[in-house]
Amino acid sequence: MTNSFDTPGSGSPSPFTQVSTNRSFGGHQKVLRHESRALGCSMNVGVYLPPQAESGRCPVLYWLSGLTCTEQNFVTKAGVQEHAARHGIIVVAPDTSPRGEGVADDPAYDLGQGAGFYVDATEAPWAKHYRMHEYVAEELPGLVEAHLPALSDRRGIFGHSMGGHGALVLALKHPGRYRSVSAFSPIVAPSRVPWGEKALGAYLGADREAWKAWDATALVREAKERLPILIDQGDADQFLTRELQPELLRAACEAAGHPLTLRMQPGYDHSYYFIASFMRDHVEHHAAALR
Ligand SMILES: N[C@@H](CCC(=O)N[C@@H](CS)C(=O)NCC(=O)O)C(=O)O
Repeated sequence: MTNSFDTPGSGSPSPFTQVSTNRSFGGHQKVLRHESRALGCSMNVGVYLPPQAESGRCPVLYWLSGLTCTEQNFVTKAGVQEHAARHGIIVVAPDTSPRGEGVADDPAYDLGQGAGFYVDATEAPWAKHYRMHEYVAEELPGLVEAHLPALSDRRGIFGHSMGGHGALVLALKHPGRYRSVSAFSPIVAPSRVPWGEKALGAYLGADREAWKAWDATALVREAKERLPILIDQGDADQFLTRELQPELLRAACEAAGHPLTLRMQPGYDHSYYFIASFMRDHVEHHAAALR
């Protein structure tokens, strides 16, 4: 059973219905659902409202998850709520792709539903629904800022793996839109690793030139804004050498003079156990820029 969800005082009818709400660290962890114009389907979004949101508007930190995830992985396993409550930050964590019976899919875990890669697809059959870049960069913030107790000039973005790629690319593509960016085990060079070559080839077509607009190691070269990047990467991550290769971003940032803090964390793997272990540091990194 769902109920409509809105902040009192917002002008137009709420697009959100409430799927669930749980009290957490003095605030509320919610899952909201809405019809997305960009994606042409219903979307679930995890929204943590800190206690401070009951009496005023708060900054918003967007989280982008990795392959196979829904909004649930982050909401239930990352441990963000305690830190977001301490700093008075709203955390918005959407599902990772369009979903539904009418939405193109692929049997593999790394393409189609659960693997939107935060791009705007140009190729059939994907182009109809796979517009996760437009959704995360434009539509979702518009709805959040109109209908939740959110400040409209204080956004941060972070994510994991495919979502770490998404966070880096969105921050680099949209100077001025985010005040802070960070990532856990990001795919830093999707145009040069198997996960990315497969997804970008499907969603954008065979022309590798077009892929560069979605590759952090290419975008950082001509970035208009030098927003400092924080990255944590486990050195026991099973995807490190094949898919992630953070040294490619280190080299690109050094060449461009872009500020990067890349922390290799000994013994940590690719999982949410790793993410939860360093969540405090990432929220503090964002809070310092968002307050
Ligand atoms: N082959 C793996 C790859 C998927 C994977 O490791 N996904 C990461 C992001 S790239 C994840 O967050 N999985 C969900 C979780 O750990 O809760 C699988 O199918 O589980």
